[in-house]
Amino acid sequence: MSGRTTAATPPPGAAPPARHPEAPAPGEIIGSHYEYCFGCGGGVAHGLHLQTRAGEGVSVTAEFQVKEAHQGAPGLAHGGVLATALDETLGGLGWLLRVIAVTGRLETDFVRPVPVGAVLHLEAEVVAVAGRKIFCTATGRIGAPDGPVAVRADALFIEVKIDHFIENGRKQEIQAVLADPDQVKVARAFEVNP
Ligand SMILES: CCCCCCCC/C=C\CCCCCCCC(=O)SCCNC(=O)CCNC(=O)[C@H](O)C(C)(C)COP(=O)(O)OP(=O)(O)OC[C@H]1O[C@@H](n2cnc3c(N)ncnc32)[C@H](O)[C@@H]1OP(=O)(O)O
Repeated sequence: MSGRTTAATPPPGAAPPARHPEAPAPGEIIGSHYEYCFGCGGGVAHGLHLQTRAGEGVSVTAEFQVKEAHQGAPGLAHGGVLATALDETLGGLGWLLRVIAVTGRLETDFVRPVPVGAVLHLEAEVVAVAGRKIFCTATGRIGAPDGPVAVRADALFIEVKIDHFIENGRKQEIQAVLADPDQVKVARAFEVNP
């Protein structure tokens, strides 16, 4: 049972996604985009520490082990945390298109509860692109890449420029990021090679 809206469905005329020639090779790990990202950053003690890999076409895979800090009900992952895992995996797709994109809409189905200790195997792919709008989908399976589906999502990501972060982020973090040459390299890669 799924109560989808049409917002995450590609309109007629949307183009199939094109893998950027300089996209990371299939199997290559896509590094964290920000040390303090709750989804992928190494600097967040109770974060998800998701490590995303490039897949074939315009797709990625990732794994997330549910920890005690991620509970909602006793011994079960919180739904918002699972949505975060889907969101973060979907966010990795920008690296294959070589654009920076943020979540506009995330429609999530919670199909099965996910126990603490379980590894959620996530995969995401871009379905279509229309201007700045990137239509994509993600699935999380328990225990193995072909395990039972626990969560899935349809999403609409919107392409943005770096200014999106500079204009909206809190000053102290933005200044710290701009002072870090490695971080600036991550951000600028997209602009230098559009
Ligand atoms: C120096 C510092 C740099 C450091 C950076 C390091 C590198 C960073 C690299 C990579 C970061 C990736 C991070 C991934 C993390 C995981 C993903 C997340 O959790 S992201 C966070 C959650 N999301 C948001 O915070 C978005 C908040 N929303 C917004 O900011 C705006 O609403 C935004 C940008 C999404 C759109 O605003 P508009 O003014 O640019 O554009 P408009 O015209 O409103 O929308 C464009 C089109 O999209 C549709 N649209 C927008 N939102 C929609 C929605 N919710 N549902 C349906 N359609 C929507 C509109 O109807 C429009 O469509 P029509 O062109 O007219 O056909």
